[in-house]
Amino acid sequence: MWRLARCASSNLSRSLRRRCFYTAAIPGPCIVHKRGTDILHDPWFNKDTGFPLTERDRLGLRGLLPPRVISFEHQYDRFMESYRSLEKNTQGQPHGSVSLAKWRILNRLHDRNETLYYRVLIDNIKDFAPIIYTPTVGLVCQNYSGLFRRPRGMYFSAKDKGEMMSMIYNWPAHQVDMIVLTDGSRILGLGDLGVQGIGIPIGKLDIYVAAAGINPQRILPVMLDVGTNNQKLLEDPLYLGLRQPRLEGEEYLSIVDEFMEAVHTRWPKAIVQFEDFQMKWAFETLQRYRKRFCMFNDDIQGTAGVALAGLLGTVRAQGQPLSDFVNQKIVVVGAGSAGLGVLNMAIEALSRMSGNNEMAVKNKCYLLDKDGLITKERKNIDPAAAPFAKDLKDVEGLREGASPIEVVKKLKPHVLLGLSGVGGIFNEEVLKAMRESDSTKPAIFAMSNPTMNAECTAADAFKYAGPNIVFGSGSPFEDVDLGNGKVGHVNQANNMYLFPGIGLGTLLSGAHIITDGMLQAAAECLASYMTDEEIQKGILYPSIDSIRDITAEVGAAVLRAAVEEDLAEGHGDVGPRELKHMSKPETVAYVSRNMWFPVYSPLVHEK
Ligand SMILES: NC(=O)C1=CN([C@@H]2O[C@H](COP(=O)(O)OP(=O)(O)OC[C@H]3O[C@@H](n4cnc5c(N)ncnc54)[C@H](O)[C@@H]3O)[C@@H](O)[C@H]2O)C=CC1
Ligand SMILES: CC(=O)C(=O)O
Ligand SMILES: [Mg+2]
Repeated sequence: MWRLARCASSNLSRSLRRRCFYTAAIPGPCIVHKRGTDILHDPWFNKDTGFPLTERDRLGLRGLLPPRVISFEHQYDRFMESYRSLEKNTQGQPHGSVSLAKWRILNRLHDRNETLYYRVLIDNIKDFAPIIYTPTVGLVCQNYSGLFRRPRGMYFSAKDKGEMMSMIYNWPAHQVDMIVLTDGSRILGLGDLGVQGIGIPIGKLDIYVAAAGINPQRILPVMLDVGTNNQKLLEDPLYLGLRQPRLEGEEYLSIVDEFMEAVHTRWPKAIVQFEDFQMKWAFETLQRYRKRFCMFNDDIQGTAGVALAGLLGTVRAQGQPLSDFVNQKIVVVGAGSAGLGVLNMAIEALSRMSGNNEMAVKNKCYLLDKDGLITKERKNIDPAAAPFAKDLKDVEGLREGASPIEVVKKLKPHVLLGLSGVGGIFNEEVLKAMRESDSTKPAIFAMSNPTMNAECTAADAFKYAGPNIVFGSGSPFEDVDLGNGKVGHVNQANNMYLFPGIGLGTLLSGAHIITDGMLQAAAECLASYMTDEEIQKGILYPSIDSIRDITAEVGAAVLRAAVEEDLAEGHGDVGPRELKHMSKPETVAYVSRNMWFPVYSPLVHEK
């Protein structure tokens, strides 16, 4: 049975805990094996003008910096001032070029001084997430070859076959905890961007640092460049990746195999998040590695948990008991890795609630892809979508391949959820048809990214489907003014609410695999996080501002699930027995305590 107990700590303590994150203890010293300009050029250690005079002496920096020492707070203010003046000076300019200018100024800081970068990112996550993550990261990937100045992360290409085991030792960090890996084959809703997709692992790992406090010295963004089928890129003289069609079949898998072996030989406990792989490889690699390595697929598994939390929140917003979830008619548009991941998890939850009658609950879920409603009449049906194909006799009045408008008009669904990557597919007609939904508070989730690929905008959803809807989108939109002092709340239904906690909880548990139970615990935690009062207002997820709070809760839930499944081997000095004896609140506190927070540590030189 689905549990919806409140998370270990109540809302009351949220602000209290937030304060704890920001009053980090005095940092211990940090050993550095460099001196002089080498330190100034290393963003992990660089403090710019912030090096105290004694440290300048110790590290051979005297004379290499202007004499005045500027405090961290002052440096922070100076950066924020320059960011705000950029905002002011670019007012009225095209949105894309302003976003890229903002990304550039943040990226320059990232390349120069990581401590300051992550501090401004954490403190201003709501403003900066749309720049370093969706939607701007999409634009960055599209323009990556032209924007490229310095490499970040590692690049393994098809030309490196046989070399990866030694290449992995080129990475300068002794320990890596979290890897985000892509092959660039389905970047957001933008398709195959080849090597340019590296922007996604970089953005996701920035969210890991900001939301989960993973130490940035222990993260590794990785691009597996196996070619691209994007003709425009292949013909682009600036393109930085392999100029060859994508490897397929065994050739492709042998590259991924070699990479996974190399990573786990050097860092056996590193967690690998697979991100933005085209569907066939997303499912295949998940099945291939999930029992052998500590890995998960964010698009399939992270997205599913966030969507499920949103679906359960919708039931609560309707004033119904959770058991009413089994009565919801759910239409999912998009039968790819994300859409299928969502349906699989939703059906699992539904069948648990209704006593395992999987067939009955499946009957209430409808799936559409680019060819419309998927039915048993479909020729060459994708095996992953086949279990959701409808018998035509069960969808009277509908045909194989029925369009979204036909389906919505006929079924009057409670939930319309888009993971198609097709911008505007929930058009005026479809949204107006949702007014006839069997629910008084229907839900519309336009989850595709980036913004231009969203199935509809928030404004259109409230305008055409009416003010009573619950709305979620993958990329952020402003809340909608509904007049008379009413606000249409926009939820960012994005896997960023879960993947940081899945990674951190798994890391601290020391589990060597990530199970369905751990993922389910993450989803349950998110689903139970909001109060009834918030849910009544249509607020399904916490504000991005408090992303560290929700990540601590999700991380703790994942860790406890690992303990319950006897998978927790411990992390650092904390062994499995200690983890087992932690209460729920103690686990949350333990997870919070283990979040890295950016402050300048005294640097000590060692040869
Ligand atoms: N909000 C979030 O947290 C997440 C959002 N996404 C977004 O979901 C989208 C899809 O991702 P994946 O499932 O991995 O991609 P995918 O390429 O595996 O699947 C796309 C699916 O959409 C279908 N489709 C294409 N055109 C369509 C049309 N005109 N009508 C109906 N269906 C159509 C395709 O047939 C396919 O089934 C992307 O835009 C991605 O950014 C993905 C993961 C997480
Ligand atoms: C959010 C995400 O993972 C995606 O759009 O692919
Ligand atoms: Mg993704």
